[in-house]
Amino acid sequence: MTKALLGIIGGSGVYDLPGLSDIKEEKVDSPWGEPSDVLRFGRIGGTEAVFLPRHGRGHHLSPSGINYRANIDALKRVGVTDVISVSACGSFREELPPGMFVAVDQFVDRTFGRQTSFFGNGCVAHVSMAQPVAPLLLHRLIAAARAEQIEIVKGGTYVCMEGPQFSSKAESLSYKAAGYSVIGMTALPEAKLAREAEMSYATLAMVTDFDCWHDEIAAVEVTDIMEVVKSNADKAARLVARLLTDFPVEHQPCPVGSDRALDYALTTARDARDPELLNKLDAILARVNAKQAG
Ligand SMILES: CSC[C@H]1O[C@H](OP(=O)(O)O)[C@H](O)[C@@H]1O
Ligand SMILES: Nc1ncnc2[nH]cnc12
Repeated sequence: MTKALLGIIGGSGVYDLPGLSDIKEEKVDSPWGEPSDVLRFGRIGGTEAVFLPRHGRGHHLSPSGINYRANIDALKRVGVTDVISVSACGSFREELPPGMFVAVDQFVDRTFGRQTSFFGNGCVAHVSMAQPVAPLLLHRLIAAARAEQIEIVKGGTYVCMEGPQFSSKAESLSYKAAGYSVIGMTALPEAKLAREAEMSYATLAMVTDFDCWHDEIAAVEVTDIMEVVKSNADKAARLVARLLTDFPVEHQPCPVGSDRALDYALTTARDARDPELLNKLDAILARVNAKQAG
């Protein structure tokens, strides 16, 4: 049996996990550089979890400056099987007002300055991102929200922009016209890297604003976002606590293969692989290496 372990990545305004007890902090070294912070281990409702604030405590890391590879690699190294991130988002829909939660199921990448793969020259891999969100995790998010009587919308598309500036009105209107649901600056690199690391990933998107497309509502300012996150922090904490309390002890196989994404992805011939890169990939390739050895 593979033990399930949930990793929670906190976003803007979410720098700890209320209710976490028996806390132990650990600085995890990664060959990919410095994770955003120490990993905080603890328990909620008897379930063990690991927490990492993606901007670091004190919010000193910008969306483009976060070392997403080090964060995901560090979570992988300590045995995380499933990752939930909490992400503040702008909304493109009247029916998704500030304070609403969305369990997004699709992503669009508009970033241009991020390291979004562990692979490259010397070890090429192409994983599927057709279904970037793990359905079991999505289902658990919805179930946890319902159990806590918290309104949540199932499904939606998160467009990830580079930032740190917010969108222009023309950009905002074009995303709205494209049918996207929400916008943020962080979740997509995590989704791609989690898939390469064979971990299930889902985002709890917390709507904080209407970006800048709305004719009757002023364009978003960061102070609006932080205020909405603060006033919804309790709801987010309850939802995550419920998710953890109800989380299974044993890892359940992912219906879209998040947990075996590398089975058919590795493209470089064994004798053409770069030993230095393979060393850095020790945690990411641990399962496939063990499978091939056994
Ligand atoms: C603080 S305003 C912009 C900031 O908010 C979102 O953060 P996160 O996704 O970490 O919750 C957005 O992505 C930007 O990083
Ligand atoms: N409107 C917005 N654009 C990008 N990231 C955001 N995070 C929260 N609101 C946002």
